[in-house]
Amino acid sequence: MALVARVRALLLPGSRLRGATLGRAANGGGAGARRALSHRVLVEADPAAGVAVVKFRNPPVNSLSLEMLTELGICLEKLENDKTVRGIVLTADRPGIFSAGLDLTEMCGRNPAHYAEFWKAVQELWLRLYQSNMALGAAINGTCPAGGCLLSLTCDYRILADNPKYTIGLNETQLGIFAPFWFKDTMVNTIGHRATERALQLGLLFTPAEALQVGLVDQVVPEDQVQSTALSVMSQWLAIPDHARQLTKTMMRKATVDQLLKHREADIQNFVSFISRDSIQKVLQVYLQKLRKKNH
Ligand SMILES: CCCCCCCCCCCCC/C=C/C(=O)SCCNC(=O)CCNC(=O)[C@H](O)C(C)(C)COP(=O)(O)OP(=O)(O)OC[C@H]1O[C@@H](n2cnc3c(N)ncnc32)[C@H](O)[C@@H]1OP(=O)(O)O
Repeated sequence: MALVARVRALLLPGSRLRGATLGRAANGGGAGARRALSHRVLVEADPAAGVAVVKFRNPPVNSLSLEMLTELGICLEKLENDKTVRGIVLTADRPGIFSAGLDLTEMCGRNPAHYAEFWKAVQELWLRLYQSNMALGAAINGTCPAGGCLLSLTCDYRILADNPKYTIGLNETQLGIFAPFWFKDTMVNTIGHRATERALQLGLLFTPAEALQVGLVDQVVPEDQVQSTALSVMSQWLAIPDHARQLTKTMMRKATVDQLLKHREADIQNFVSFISRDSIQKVLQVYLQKLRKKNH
């Protein structure tokens, strides 16, 4: 059975995320707040506010493995079908690392079928987030490179913790790979063409002050206020009638989404042939070894 189907089977039948009913929160949250978790994602929903906070908990670095992409996608699908939820805030369960981006071990030493399955899952999560009818906010409480940055860029707004260690950006070129066109388009839609060209060619990771200046994030706040600020900004987005906000969002994002929908299969094939090259496998392995060496 393909991994997506396996995780689905695991999560759906007896899952605590089943249906629209999430468990009542043991603590925290407003009256009636509900809490549910899958292995790698914790959901805290506050039906009174119409908001769910989705927390990544995929240690050690919240990397976007195939399992993580799949579980996150299923959680989002459930929340989208829950009529009490109108907005979602994405954040890390533990501060320090929002997400280390795509899981490099999924792109190293595997076979073409695996690369294709993985890339399809990356596309699917992006499509789900970028086209979401929900208002989406990112409470970025940790470092946020590459795929982590992409996740936050799919949101309607971004709040970043004021910690110089928490850098954010699409740093792919520093690894010897590059951001595909729809990563690039997502960034262009946020900070414009010239700033994106510079950021992507140099693989820039911006400090909070730089990210604010270039418009990559909307607000930089003290670390302990990231989630509360994201929730308070969410109430502004939810003050707008849903249909008007959603139609506007669709209008703004449709051309970008259509580009990927139109070239989806070719994009998978391009990824597989690029990532399978010996030279690319070598640079990824060297990068991973460098990361691992730090700890051994
Ligand atoms: C003509 C051709 C057309 C082709 C068209 C298509 C082209 C497509 C090209 C390919 C596109 C790919 C897009 C890629 C997107 C990505 O997201 S790549 C990932 C980028 N991420 C990073 O660069 C971050 C790497 N990690 C770090 O910098 C640090 O780990 C950290 C996040 C700053 C945290 O630091 P620290 O707390 O010190 O933890 P570490 O000790 O470094 O890490 C702990 C363990 O976790 C492992 N790890 C870290 N990051 C990853 C990761 N992304 N994936 C997998 N594993 C990771 C790390 O190795 C440590 O492991 P152990 O030592 O074994 O514990």
